[in-house]
Amino acid sequence: MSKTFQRYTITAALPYANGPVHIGHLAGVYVPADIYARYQRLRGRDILFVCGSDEHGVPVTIRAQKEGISVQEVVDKYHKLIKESFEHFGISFDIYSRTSSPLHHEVAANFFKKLYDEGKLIEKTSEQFYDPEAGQFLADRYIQGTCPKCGYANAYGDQCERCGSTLSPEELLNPRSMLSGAQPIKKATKHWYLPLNEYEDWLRQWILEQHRHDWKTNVYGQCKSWIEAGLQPRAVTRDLDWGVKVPVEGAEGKVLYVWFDAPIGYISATIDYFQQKGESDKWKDYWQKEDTRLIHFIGKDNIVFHCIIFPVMLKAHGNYILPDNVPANEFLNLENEKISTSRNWAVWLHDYLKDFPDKQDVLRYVLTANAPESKDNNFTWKDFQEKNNSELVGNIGNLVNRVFVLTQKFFEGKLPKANKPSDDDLVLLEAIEQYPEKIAQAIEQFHFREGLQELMNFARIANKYLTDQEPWKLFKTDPERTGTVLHYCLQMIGNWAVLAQPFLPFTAQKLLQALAIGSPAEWQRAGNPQLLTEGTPIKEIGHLFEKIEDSAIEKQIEKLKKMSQATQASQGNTYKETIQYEDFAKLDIRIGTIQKAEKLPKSKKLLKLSVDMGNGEVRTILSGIAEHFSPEEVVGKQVCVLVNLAPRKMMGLESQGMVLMAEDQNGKLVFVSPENAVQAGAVVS
Ligand SMILES: Nc1ncnc2c1ncn2[C@@H]1O[C@H](COP(=O)(O)OP(=O)(O)OP(=O)(O)O)[C@@H](O)[C@H]1O
Ligand SMILES: [Zn+2]
Repeated sequence: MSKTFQRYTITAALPYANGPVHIGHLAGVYVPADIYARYQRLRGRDILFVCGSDEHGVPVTIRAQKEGISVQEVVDKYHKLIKESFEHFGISFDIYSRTSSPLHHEVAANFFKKLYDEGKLIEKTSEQFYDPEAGQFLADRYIQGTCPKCGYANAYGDQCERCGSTLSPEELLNPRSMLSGAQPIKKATKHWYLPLNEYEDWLRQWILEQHRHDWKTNVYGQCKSWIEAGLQPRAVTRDLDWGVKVPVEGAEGKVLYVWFDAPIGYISATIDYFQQKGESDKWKDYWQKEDTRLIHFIGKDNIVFHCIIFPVMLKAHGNYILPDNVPANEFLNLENEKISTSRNWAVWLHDYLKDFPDKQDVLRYVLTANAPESKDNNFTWKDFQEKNNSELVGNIGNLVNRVFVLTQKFFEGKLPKANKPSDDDLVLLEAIEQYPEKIAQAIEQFHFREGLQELMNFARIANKYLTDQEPWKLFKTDPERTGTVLHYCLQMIGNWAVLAQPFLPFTAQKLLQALAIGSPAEWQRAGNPQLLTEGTPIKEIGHLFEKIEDSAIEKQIEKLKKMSQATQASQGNTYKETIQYEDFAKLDIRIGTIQKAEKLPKSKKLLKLSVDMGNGEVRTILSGIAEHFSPEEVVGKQVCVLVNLAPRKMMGLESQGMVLMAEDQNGKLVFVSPENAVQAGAVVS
């Protein structure tokens, strides 16, 4: 089913204004959305790229309580921080609006009012948790208690942050209100519900049949399981004092559920944009005309809201178009752990921009190369360094540097003349002609990783060509041929820069300016081996990318650990999941005496220990303590050894067990030793 569209409305999930933006948000939503929007703009298509801060909901009110400031102050602070860091990072929104604005309140309230007036909502009274001391109903997040699964004392009414279980407030043991500490009681309250069940047949037809082949399988699969499990009416109002007031008599103290008002934020952002331009009615083209293609960029936890709930709202309202595609991504992890705002396990965008000035494209590159397009993916600082050093510096950076330097050296910095292409040259010229379509296809299908991969393959072909032709040697014997080689390389770099614009906008702009192509350059200009004219002066630009040293990476890893430790310390103890005695009994821990210790020549961290385990047995154990102890210091010590840990090879030696250590408040390791001397081999239980 292909349709011709006249314009595009591209939305990116509204970030919650309860904290700054992190790399997970970027990889999942904002970088892919930006690549797509930039690409469509370069094709000359009529697009509007909208976003804004989601300033309602319980996470912002909880943040205010934590930081001891008003909710308005919280959203003002994070809205500003998020907006500025997006700008600085080159996310090219046409507008970045906010949902606390009077305009949004009006648009969202009117939306609700229309559904209400037309009888599209159900009114229902139910029993909900209430804090009798504070005189307020409590959102699940505002109820704390003991987790029934792991015994953690500070689990929330919706989730236990220690064991990760999803909970409901009824399940908590000893529930208490976070507002007053009082025990919550149940109290009747009236709310309005969107009867999703009435739209089930329509959703089946619209998603399961119509979008069977053009939606991503992860998105389609989630929708299918939601629909097949059977949909229930969903409350769209809440008892809270922060949010869009429910515009109905008798609804005092109630606001729209944040997930009802947030997607309407895309519409109000569009209205905001056109009002600022003095074209008040034009927003309708982007939301109401059938020939507009609406696309939502989101992460996987937002699929149900964008594929089921919001479309049902739009359908019920009746005046709006529906999303044509929702290319949701899976999640990005950080150093193999789930990114978490509350645990402060994240790389924050504003920190990155400070720590790595002018390196926006490096992060854009790494996040796109590792985008969690079909499954969860991982970001590590080591990989970030590796991709920068070997791919950006080593591939495209190296190519540009060699070509620009040689052009300065041999041709006074002007684009030399080319002779008729040889067979070798034809390989490069064909690549110039083929890559625009390859990359365009990938982007159109939301395969941004593949698009970027192709962009780098294009550079690889040119690098190989340059290395084979050896213009640095050739010049002595054949200056004319050298000119031809550099000519084609520069044409290739110009073409590459046009294609790089959606992915690496800062780098592309630098190159386009240096080559006097002008920026932005329409996509259609690529694919042209005569993009540059002979004699064009080529500006010197120095190195496109710089190597990132180990020290910079170590600093980041260190910072990450410190931040999350500080946060954990401030949040009280958190423990691993509860285990049974049988689990513990599997560990065989004994006392051993260190007989000998030596440094390993190739390792900063490891000491090789010979540990007497009694009965004449001496084990070799490699222990990561070399930065904390000299070999002399440890000889003679009695230590706890986990003896039944599977042996492990490190630095060519087998380590036969593990010495138990604790870390003091300064990060120094100390041994866990028996209080009095015992015989080697004594069992610890
Ligand atoms: N680690 C991640 N990987 C990919 N996408 C993510 C990740 N974390 C959040 N997102 C997506 O980013 C968008 C904005 O996130 P939002 O502001 O709602 O924060 P969130 O999901 O509560 O994240 P966090 O709990 O880390 O603050 C959403 O579409 C969400 O799906
Ligand atoms: Zn738990």
